[in-house]
Amino acid sequence: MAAEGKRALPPKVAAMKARKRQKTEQPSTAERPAKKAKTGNGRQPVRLDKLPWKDVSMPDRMDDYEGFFGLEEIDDVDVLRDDATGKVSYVTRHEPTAEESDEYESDGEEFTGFGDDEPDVPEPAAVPADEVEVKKNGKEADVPEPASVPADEVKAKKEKKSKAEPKPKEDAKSKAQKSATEKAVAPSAQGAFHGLDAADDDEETDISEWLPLKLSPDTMSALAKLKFAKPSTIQSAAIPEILEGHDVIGKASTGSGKTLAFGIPILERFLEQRSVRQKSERKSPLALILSPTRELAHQLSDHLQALCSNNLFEGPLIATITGGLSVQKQQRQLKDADIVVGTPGRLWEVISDGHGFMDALKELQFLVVDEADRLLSEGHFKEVEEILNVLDRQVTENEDPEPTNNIPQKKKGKNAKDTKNAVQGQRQTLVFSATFDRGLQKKLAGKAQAGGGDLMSNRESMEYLLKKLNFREETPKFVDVNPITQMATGLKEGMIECGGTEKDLYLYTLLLHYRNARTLVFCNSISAVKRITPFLQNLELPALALHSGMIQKARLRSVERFKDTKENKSAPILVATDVAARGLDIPNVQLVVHYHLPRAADMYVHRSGRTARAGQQGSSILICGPEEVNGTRRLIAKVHAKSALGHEDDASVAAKQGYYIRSLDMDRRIVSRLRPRAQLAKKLADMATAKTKKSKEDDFMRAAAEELGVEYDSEEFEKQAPGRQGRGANRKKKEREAADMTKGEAAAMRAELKDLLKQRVNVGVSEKYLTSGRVDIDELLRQQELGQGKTGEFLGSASLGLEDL
Ligand SMILES: Nc1ncnc2c1ncn2[C@@H]1O[C@H](COP(=O)(O)OP(=O)(O)OP(=O)(O)O)[C@@H](O)[C@H]1O
Repeated sequence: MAAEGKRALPPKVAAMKARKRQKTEQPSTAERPAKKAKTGNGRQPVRLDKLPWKDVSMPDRMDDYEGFFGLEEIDDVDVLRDDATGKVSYVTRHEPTAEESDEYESDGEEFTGFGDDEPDVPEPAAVPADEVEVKKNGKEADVPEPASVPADEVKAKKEKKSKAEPKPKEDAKSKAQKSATEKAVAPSAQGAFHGLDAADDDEETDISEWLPLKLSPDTMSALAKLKFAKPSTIQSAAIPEILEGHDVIGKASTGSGKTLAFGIPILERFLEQRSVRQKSERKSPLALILSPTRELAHQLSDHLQALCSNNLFEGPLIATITGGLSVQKQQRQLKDADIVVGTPGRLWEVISDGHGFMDALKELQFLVVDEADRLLSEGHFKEVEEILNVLDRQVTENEDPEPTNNIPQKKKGKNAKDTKNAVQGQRQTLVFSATFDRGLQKKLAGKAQAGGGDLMSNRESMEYLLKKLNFREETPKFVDVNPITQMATGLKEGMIECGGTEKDLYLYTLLLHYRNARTLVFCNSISAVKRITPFLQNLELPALALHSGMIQKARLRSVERFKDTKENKSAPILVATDVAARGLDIPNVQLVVHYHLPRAADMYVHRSGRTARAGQQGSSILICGPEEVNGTRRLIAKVHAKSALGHEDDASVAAKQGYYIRSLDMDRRIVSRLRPRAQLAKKLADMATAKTKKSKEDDFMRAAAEELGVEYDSEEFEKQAPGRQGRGANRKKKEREAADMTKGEAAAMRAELKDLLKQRVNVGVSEKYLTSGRVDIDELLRQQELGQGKTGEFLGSASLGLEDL
């Protein structure tokens, strides 16, 4: 049966295919909105914001041009002006698509829902359970059951028909079996639909280890498609609690899969309620996910989209609401969204701007606070608090909503606070992070003792969160799956000591040793990112910048380029501020470099957590000036001690408390031979920065002079300007010299640098070789074949003392 089934096209997929064909051949009036009246020449008006605008590629230099949002172009559109009214309209030279026409509600650009938007298709006939096959270690296994629904929950749902899908348990089960059947035969069906590769892929993934979580067949198919064979520890622990309706505080090390720990239960709820939601005239979001940074918000959306985009079911519409993108567009998206992911600032701006969004949030079923310790910390909390107040305030204007399950609620009363609590009756609060430790967020004062008095235990963390958030349960479930360490298990840590003014040189040397590693370099300021990126680029290293001063499109572009894994491309280097420290999930980052010491211990955890993710290996290396060494040691010891102190009975506690990060030796002969090129690269980078700065200052002064009606002469001004002897005068002088460098001088420097980069760095008598870009292994092998350099040893991690990293 299984073999036959694999060749046959399951009815659901066949129906989807037929619908797709029907849609492309001749859309029915039911599927498409009525068209607008045509213009006199037979063409139809379109909305400009609905057209498929194409990005015009811009030189990289424009990335940092503040206020410049890039260019977009469109073909085949004419602008018509009505002479009588003066009104302007736009017409395409082609038949407008549904998206382009005025009535189509969603422009789909940031929405990440998928599937066809057609009405229900008849369900295929149920196939007996004994014909269903789910792989389990190569043997047949049970049919996956849907998440069990308690009887009284079913009753509550029945009574509350308008809110939840009226689906008795038996129905859900038989439907699950039907879908499981589809899933079992789906691989080849998908193959027929999407190409054979997908079919093979799905067949190969044994997802039986997910069975204990009792997820719906649709979700199981989605996981198979992602090739996620088994749940991570936090997923195994948190998903059942969330499915049971509990509030959950989830703590697990970086890169351990926390996103899907809350994403899967949200998808399950969506699937359970989708038909009701589809029929409902007015949509309200099912889940709101708060993220501290824009990049993380987009990534969360991408992860959820990836989970849902398997083309076997219609997934939720996901709206990503972050700064840097059009508010109007985001407001439109919010109207139809099932899941809203956003940064608090922009979210607050969008929802507080009227349009009934506050009202729509009253039916929210999940509130997720990702990277919670940061979002709820001082300085970040204000906008989160505003949003939470709005969510809680809704209920004071509405009757008590019915709880969606039988979870014991906080007691209700008549005062405002108790009325607030009514909303938690239907909203689950899910809070996740790798660090919940307030102590770790304290600035490194230089006096903190390892394992000092600011440790926050799980109990204290809970008290802290209970104060900040209105959970619906008296005691949310605290799921801590990595009580021993917050650091990923595959992470190696080390420190490089260097002179205070030599950090650039040591960074360059380190990056040459890790030439083929995708690397993230963290700095504490935007200006440092702006300086180091061109410095590395001058040295022919593929460096990209990421900081919050960049326009949003440029930020996303940097992350995309950094992720790009095309073969034959050098592994990129992302130079970033802490905007990239939390949550960013970029596969195969092998090295994290802390060019500047992280300001607080939690940042060390999160920065380092960009590598060694999902069970992989990675290294985290701090570059320290002499005065930073002791503080750094204390910081790292503090991170490790805190991890251990919560568990005094653990054997590793003693070792962890005395954690002493190792110093890595760099071969100083190599460093000194790289110095001339690093100095030239730095001078050229400083020149470019100084010239840009000077030109901005000149523009400003010229505008001011124009307003005053006087002439502006920058040299004259420099001579006359008083007070140039004080603090920073030396830096200013250097900046002026750099800015005044002539084109000829710069060209000569560039030529000299180019020559240096071509030369191999030869340490000792043919002992070690280093070319401009990388260890020249080919050349080394060639020489060895020729009998030269037999005793030679090419520069590798061993010479750095990095052999264990
Ligand atoms: N069950 C799974 N099997 C395999 N890979 C998984 C699984 N769950 C998640 N992943 C992958 O693991 C990576 C890390 O997941 P995620 O970004 O959710 O980590 P995180 O715990 O939120 O990390 P951070 O604390 O840094 O935010 C992602 O690439 C994700 O796709």
